[in-house]
Amino acid sequence: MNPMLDELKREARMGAVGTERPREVRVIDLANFEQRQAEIADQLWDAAVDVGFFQLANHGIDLAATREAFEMTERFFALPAETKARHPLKKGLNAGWESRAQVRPSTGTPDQKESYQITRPHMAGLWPSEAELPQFQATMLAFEAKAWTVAMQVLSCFALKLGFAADFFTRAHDPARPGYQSTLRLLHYFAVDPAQRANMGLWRAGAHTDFDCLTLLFQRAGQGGLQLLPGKDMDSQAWTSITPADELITCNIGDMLMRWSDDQLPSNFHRVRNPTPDEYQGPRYSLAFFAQANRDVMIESPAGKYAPISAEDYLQQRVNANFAKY
Ligand SMILES: O=C(O)CCC(=O)C(=O)O
Ligand SMILES: [Fe+2]
Repeated sequence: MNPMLDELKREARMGAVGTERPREVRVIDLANFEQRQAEIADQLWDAAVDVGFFQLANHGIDLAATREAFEMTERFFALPAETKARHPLKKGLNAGWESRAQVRPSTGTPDQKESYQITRPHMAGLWPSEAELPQFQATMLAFEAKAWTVAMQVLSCFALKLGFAADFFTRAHDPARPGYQSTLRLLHYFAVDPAQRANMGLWRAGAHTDFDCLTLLFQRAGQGGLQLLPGKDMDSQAWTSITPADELITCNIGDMLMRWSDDQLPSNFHRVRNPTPDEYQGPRYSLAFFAQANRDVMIESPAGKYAPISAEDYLQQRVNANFAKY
């Protein structure tokens, strides 16, 4: 048995409702990335270190592609439960469908959602058929590739600032290798059950940090609820609500990158709260791309603040702490 990861001990302390506090939400413009990389790297680094989170504009994924991915996501979740249940989550592989199965160490209660995870090498038997959902597989794989490209641009900036080669993280997340374990997660938070209206102790997604290097979160205007808390401010329990916009990507630094940077890049706590009684009570959809280093890659930081661990072992410990049911 491995000793409990520090990240899990931290997370277990974050279940309280806490308070709301405004923080600057910096929007980093990725236009003309090749020519402006050094400037963008400085802006990303400063936002990650000063504020703790940031959003991306002009990231190269056109709105039509994002909207198509969301439409497919809605259609997938609208399939009969028996159909989705034929493609169940394979916990060790981060692939497949689950419903109300994720229990966060912070809350101890299941998130009020269903999710479907796409991890390229492990999708055998997990796609709905073309008859059940035409064009789903092709649309979602194309979107995954677009998200990967943006994530690698951002990570190349962090690599430069950390003194690594610009392609350090791109090689660590190589989709051509069998150990690829980056994941596109489709999320559907259920419409609020009228009996639970105003139950602010019930979480659509309980407070957590992500297990990965970097998360790109795509949200839809009007479907709010995401709140962020930079890791460096965790003791304040003062959360910042993010207003969703279709054309922006909200980014979280995850725990793999925190380790890899000897804590220079702090991971963010985040959560999705239930709507307040005066807010929209309908369903909420989001798409999250998790850049998780390939299994065989060792997470070894320059200053050696953490003991080296393979990305495979690291991810499994975190997943096991969230999905006892599987
Ligand atoms: O849906 C969201 O906005 C957040 C999802 C999330 O944090 C996660 O799945 O890790
Ligand atoms: Fe998350």
